[in-house]
Amino acid sequence: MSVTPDQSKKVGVGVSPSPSPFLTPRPERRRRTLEWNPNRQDKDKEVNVQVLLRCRPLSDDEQRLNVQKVISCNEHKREVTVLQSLNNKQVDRVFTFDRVFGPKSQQKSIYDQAISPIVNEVLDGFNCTVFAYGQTGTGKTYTMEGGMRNKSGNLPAEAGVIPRAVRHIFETLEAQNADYSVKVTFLEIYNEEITDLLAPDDNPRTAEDRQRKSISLMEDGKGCVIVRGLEEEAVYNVNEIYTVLERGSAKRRTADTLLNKRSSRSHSVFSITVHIKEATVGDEELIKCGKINLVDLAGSENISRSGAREGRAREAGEINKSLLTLGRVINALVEHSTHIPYRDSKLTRLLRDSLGGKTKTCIIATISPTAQCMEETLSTLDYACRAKNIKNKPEANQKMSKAVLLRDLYSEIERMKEEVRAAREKNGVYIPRERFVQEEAEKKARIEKIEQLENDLNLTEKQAESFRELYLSEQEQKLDLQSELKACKISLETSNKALLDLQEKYQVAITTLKEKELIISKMLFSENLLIGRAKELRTDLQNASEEMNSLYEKLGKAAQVLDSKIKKITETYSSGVSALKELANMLKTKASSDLEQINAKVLSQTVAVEKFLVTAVMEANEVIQDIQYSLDEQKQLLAFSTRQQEEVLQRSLISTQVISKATGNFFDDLHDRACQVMRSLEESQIQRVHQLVNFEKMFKEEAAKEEKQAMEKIAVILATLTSKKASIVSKASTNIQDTSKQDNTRLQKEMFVIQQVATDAGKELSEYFGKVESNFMTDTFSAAESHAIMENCLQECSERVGNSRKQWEKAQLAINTLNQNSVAKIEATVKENISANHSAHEEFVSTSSHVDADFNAIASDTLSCVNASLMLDHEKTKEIDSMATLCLDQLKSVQDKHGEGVSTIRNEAEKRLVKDYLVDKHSGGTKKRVIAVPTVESIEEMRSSIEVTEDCISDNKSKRSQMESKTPGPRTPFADVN
Ligand SMILES: Nc1ncnc2c1ncn2[C@@H]1O[C@H](COP(=O)(O)OP(=O)(O)OP(=O)(O)O)[C@@H](O)[C@H]1O
Repeated sequence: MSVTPDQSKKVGVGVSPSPSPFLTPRPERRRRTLEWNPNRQDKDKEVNVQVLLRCRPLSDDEQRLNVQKVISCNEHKREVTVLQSLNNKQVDRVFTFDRVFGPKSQQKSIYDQAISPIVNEVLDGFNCTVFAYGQTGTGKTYTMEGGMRNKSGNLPAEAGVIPRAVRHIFETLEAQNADYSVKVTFLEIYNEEITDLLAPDDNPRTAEDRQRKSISLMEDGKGCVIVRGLEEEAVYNVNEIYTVLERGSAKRRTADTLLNKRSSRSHSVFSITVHIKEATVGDEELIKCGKINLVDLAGSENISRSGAREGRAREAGEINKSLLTLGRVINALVEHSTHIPYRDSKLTRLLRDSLGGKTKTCIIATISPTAQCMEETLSTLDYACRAKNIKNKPEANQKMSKAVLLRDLYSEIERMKEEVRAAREKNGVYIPRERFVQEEAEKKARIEKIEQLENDLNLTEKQAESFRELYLSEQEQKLDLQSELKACKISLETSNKALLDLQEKYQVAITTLKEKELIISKMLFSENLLIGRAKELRTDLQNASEEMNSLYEKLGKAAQVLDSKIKKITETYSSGVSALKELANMLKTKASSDLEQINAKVLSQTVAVEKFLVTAVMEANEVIQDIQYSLDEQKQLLAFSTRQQEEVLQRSLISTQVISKATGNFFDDLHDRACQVMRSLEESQIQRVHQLVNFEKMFKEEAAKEEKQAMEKIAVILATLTSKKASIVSKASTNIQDTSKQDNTRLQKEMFVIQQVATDAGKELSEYFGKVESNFMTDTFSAAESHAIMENCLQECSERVGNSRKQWEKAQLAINTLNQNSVAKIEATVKENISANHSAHEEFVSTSSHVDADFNAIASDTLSCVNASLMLDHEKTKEIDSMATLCLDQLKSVQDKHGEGVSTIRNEAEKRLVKDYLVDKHSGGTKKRVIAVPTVESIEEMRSSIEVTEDCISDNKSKRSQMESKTPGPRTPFADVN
């Protein structure tokens, strides 16, 4: 601290005083005495401000009230613990300091441990400062002053830092037997006014007088602060200092508050300056100078808690303000700020050199142990902790040569002598005219300057106020704009997200659409292929069907022909049989006498019939085999058709599988493309984020720039800028919103259309697949069903053919048995009738002429009938042959054989009939004509077997027509598409 008294004041001298010893030396002055400076190596050494912590004991009242203690001091560990509980949880806070003194610590131990070394530094030529800081009522004054002296003149136990330091200094100097001088100053800062507590007290009673006597701080232009008009008192022993101290302390403003009955309402600074003559170097005598400032700060206080009222409230406000400035200075020093706000209060201006300067500094932080003061205690502890980080560069004051000191002192004496002389001559205060004029001019100029400065100050204050208001409103606007910007950003982000989502969906939909189009085109292509294939198959099927139809037609015709042929045969048979019957009847009636011949003829005829039947059965078997062969062929044809259909269906299945595979590939592609789209969207998102960051940065820079301009151009430009900014932001926001809305609407429409298209396509596709599947299933099922029906039909046909064969065989047996029985009966009858014939022979001969005529007539009739019948048969055979040529080869051969068989029978019968007729004629009617004809019963049996065969054939026909109707037409799974 460079608290330097005004040099115009008179001071007592131990060693002759001069202005120089009281000024902090400047670098240029140091250069002159550099070679004498023993502390050169210490110059650049940084030393932290030393911070001690003292916790006072509980007062009597507090003990009586049993107040809770929340502070625990560990002097050994140098730690202070604040015991805190939060939500029933112990959350203690621990602070560490250079030294910690608990409630039981004594004044002496504090001094000996912490302050004594500092005083020694002072005696070594350093400037040092000790100041007490803490909440009101925590023992700052007690620590700094304590009890001064007792009646015996000794130091009492409660003596504080100041009396002990004073005693220490004198004792040390006396012990060294040194030439020295000790000067003290004592000032207080009350409501930002400095008062000299040692100034002669003309009228000390009123505050106004004291106000009048307030002294000001000035800078000497070299970085030192001068307290103009501060009384510097020389003291020669401890008691004098005590007297001075007591006098000054008595003047300090105190008040009764809730927390302290004698609360100091001002900051006090007690300074001791020591000049010591040192050992000589050659002829030169050196003087070293050290100074200690002992500062008792007013207590920081919570106004409501300390009970400060009315005038006291302003007092407390001022105290807190200067302490706040002290805190800001400490913070700025700790944070190495470029600007340290020393000038913001008188306290910090005075302590400038002690905080971050060349002075060694010690802070004693005082706290109360009670729970009710915990808030302030924590604040003090934080404050003190921060102060630990302040770094000073202590420098010993340079020693001065005695000659220089004397020269300065002599010139000062001369000046003072002149003043004394002038005063004597004028019987008043005299100063030389030149100096008076000069001082008056200076005074006038100073007053004018002060007025101007005051005006400037007022103006500046007003401006500052308006700027402050402007700044505040600007800040508010800025906050509003920031919040708007934030909201805008959020909405922009939301819109961007929505937009991105829509874009993503849009892209996905477009890709899906494209892929679907691709699938559809592929499907159309494959469908066309299938349709082509189906057409081919249809043509094949149609051909097959036509072939089958023609086959069926041929078979039908053949069957019809066979049918008609059989009918004709039957008719022929029946007509032949009836003719034969008539003939037999005629022969029976007309040739009863020729029974033996008839019997023989019957036997031979029976054999012939047997032969005929065997032949007929064989022929029937052959016909049946041919039918079986035809059926087998149909079976094969059907199996082939079924296989073809199965192959078609198989190919359809493979095509569907190919389509399914293509669809799978499409979905894979879709996935890949979606990934690509996602990546590109992420990139675009990053770009947007970058753009937003750049926009934000630009906006901030622009805002800062505009803010600066607004500060310079005051409200108008600011208003314009604000409106401009607002309009820009609102415009940008509106534009973004409009664009976003338009995009949203457009995208929503497109999305709707795409969704519809996608849904329709999906539906069509699924329907299409459903149809294909159902067609496939139906076709497969109906093909299998048809196959089964065909097989059943064919099986039934085979069975019926087998039955027919058995019936034919049965018929043959029956005819044989019948023939044998008939032959036996005829033989018996013939034997019986032989005798009767013999007796009737005579009668027969007589009537033979008549009978012969009748016989001839009948025979000719019969012959003509037979001829006609033969002719008919021949025609029919021809007809059958011509029709048989139209039928399949197997039927033709059957017909041929059948025709041949029939004609053979007819020829045989005709030949025999003619032969018998001729024999009979040549024998003169003696030989009886015997015509072997089948019996009525055997013919009926044959007819019935033929009917069974006919039934079987017609049944086969109906089955075939059923099969035709059930056989699936030439269809394709894509018939619907056609
Ligand atoms: N360590 C201590 N031992 C005994 N008493 C103490 C101690 N510290 C303070 N006291 C007593 O507490 C009271 C208040 O102390 P003091 O006036 O020194 O506080 P202060 O911090 O200077 O308060 P203010 O800031 O209001 O001036 C005094 O009565 C003082 O004697």
